[in-house]
Amino acid sequence: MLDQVPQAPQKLPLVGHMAALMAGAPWDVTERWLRERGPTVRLQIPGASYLVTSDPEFIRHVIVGAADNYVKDLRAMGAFLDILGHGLLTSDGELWKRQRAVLARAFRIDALRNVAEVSIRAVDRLGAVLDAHARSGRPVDIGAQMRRLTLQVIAEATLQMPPHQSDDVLPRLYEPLVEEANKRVWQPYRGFLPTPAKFRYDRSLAQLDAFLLGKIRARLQARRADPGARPADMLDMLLANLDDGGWSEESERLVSDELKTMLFAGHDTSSAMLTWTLHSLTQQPAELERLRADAALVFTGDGVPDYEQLKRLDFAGACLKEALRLYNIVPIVVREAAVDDTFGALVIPRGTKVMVHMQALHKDPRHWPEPEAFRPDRFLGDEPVGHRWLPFITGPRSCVGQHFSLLEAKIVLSRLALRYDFTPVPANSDARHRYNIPVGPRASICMHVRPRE
Ligand code: HEM
Repeated sequence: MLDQVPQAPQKLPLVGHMAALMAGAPWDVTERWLRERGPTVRLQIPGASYLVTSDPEFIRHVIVGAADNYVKDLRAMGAFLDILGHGLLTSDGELWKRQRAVLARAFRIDALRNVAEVSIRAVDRLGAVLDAHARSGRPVDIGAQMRRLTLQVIAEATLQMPPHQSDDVLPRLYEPLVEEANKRVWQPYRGFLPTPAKFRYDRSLAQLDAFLLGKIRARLQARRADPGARPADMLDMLLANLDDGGWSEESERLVSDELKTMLFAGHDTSSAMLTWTLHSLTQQPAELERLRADAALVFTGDGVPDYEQLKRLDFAGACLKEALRLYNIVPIVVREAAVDDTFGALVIPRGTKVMVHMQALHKDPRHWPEPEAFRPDRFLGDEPVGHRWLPFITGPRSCVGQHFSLLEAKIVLSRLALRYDFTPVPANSDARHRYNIPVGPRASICMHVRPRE
């Protein structure tokens, strides 16, 4: 049935395409196959058949038009299920639908006003760290600082967690969990072998769960004591949904899963986007100057610009969008046909996995001339980019945090550009991480910083 689709090269007996896929970053290997063989190819690995596609029409079919015929491939996220449980990213069906409605409300524009203030405070705190580096002459590890900042922002926006607590608790308990889960994606046996790494992982997860449960219960009590209080963060919004009697141990666990999902989905993604954007801008001083000029019109004094003013940070937005196109922080998403489906003459049997290849779409010269060049102007014209630019995908399972993320990053980038000059160290490189999604730099991106006059 899938025979009409060209087969990817390098297939071997027994293991199919597995060995070839493991020889490099799987999203780079498959991008090459798509370039060689056409917009859709098929491949096999033991136990699964995949269609891999960068065809905008087919992509729309899978994630928008016929989205009901597809489910997420949760096996691909298996290593993260322990941490994220039934959170939005890793659930399906009715539960996902209910939770999506609650969280979509939490990410509406009015909630984002709070994100702007939280982001401004966070970038100003980062200023103290950068000033110290400027005084000592030591270069700054931009990726590490962006991770810390975006963790502070998401922790404050979801949980009103003060920055010192976010700096202390989350890198200690949360980041090692994500690091181990990333390893388990490729070495699933790590989850079963009784090694020190497994014990450390189990202990950190139990401590993080206990910490979050403490936060949830304390907030629940506060809400009961003052039932009329306005929701202050996402935790309040999740709890408000349960105020009319829906409370149980299961709902408590679900709230905790959602908080962990927000922390997971909401910080390494944004920090990788910020790191790649700053990396690109330091190589294109003229574009950095344009960004400064735009930012200076919005950040005119010490006050916090209102949401309408912040929306005018168009050039910063274009730089971030171009970095998302060029560096593909989330290069692919995978869906599985839940029923037999058809797309034109193509019959897609139930169980077929479809790898939606945003990276190949973003690097296709037919859609993006000179795709390797960093050109923010691509996002400033009148021509809509919707069908060829999908870093947050689109459709019912699109990224719920996309506006949050772009708003936060526009503020951070603009304020940093206004306050500092950046000189990249010669060792910085475009090399991307080979196995982890979100895809950040393979080695640290470091820069010397100097306060501007
Ligand atoms: C540069 C930043 C980001 C990028 C590129 C990005 C990309 C994506 C993509 C591609 C998906 C779809 C995943 C799939 O279906 O397999 C997704 C889903 C999601 N993202 Fe983001 N994301 C970013 C930032 C954020 C932030 C800041 C948050 C939270 C504050 C967030 C929360 C989520 C959640 C909860 C989902 C699951 C939505 C659902 O399935 O209904 N993301 N994101």
